[in-house]
Amino acid sequence: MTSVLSVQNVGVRASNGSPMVQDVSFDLPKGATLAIAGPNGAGKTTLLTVLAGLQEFAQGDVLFDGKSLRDMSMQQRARKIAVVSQQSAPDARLTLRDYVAMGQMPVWADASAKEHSVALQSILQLTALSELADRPLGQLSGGERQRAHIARALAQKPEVLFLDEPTNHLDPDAKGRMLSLVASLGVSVIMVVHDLVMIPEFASHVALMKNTRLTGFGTVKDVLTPETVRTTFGVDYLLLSHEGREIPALDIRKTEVPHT
Ligand SMILES: Nc1ncnc2c1ncn2[C@@H]1O[C@H](COP(=O)(O)OP(=O)(O)OP(=O)(O)O)[C@@H](O)[C@H]1O
Repeated sequence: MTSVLSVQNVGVRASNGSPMVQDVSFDLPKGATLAIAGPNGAGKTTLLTVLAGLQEFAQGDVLFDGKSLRDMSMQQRARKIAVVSQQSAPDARLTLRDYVAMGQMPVWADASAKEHSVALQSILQLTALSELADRPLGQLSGGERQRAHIARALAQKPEVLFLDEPTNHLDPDAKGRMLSLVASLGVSVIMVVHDLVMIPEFASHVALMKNTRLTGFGTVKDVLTPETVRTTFGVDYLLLSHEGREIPALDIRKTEVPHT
């Protein structure tokens, strides 16, 4: 099995010394779609940010195709890694086409203007944005803007695409379409996912986190079970039979209501 990413004993502490992520290790196979899941404060975003090279880490190492993130220049990182974060807030006056084309800058020298233009068209098509290409970003809906961020990241031709909650603020139908798009991209994907029931349909692998530590890593089938969901999240995870398929559901009722 070839791994695209090897995470070795990664640990991060806040400036006050408190742990944000502790002793995380796993190998991610090439082409996998990894969902990082866990309760609030588990360390998901910190781990994603560290793996994407956006946050320093004191302990351990992160290797892309055997090369340490610490030894990679910004240019080398940009050729391997693309990130779509909650903080992406580009100039609202940019047209969608220009915004997506900016993603091509790290690979600009690799191809002719014609090749870039063809690649741009195909990315806009894949993300169902061709018809909106001339609109300023400020005139797009939240879901369309989310797709624009992904299109821009794809224009970078990354080997690994990092997404922080790609379905945040999307309605159920748009969520399903966004995750189908992500699963069909043909690159390795690492994403933070809050909505557990989305994971079996759209991810191949899952990393479960709790209290800043990794509590499970592997294929979704092996790791996301009623037992691990109960231990990690304290809710019941059900697999309901519907028209020959298993549909995941969560029973989130609480017998005790916390006092306000
Ligand atoms: N700047 C900071 N200083 C100190 N501790 C921090 C800081 N940022 C985050 N933490 C702590 O680090 C831990 C991991 O936080 P992180 O944001 O990665 O969790 P998360 O799983 O992404 O949470 P959520 O689901 O709520 O977004 C938490 O305990 C959090 O309180």
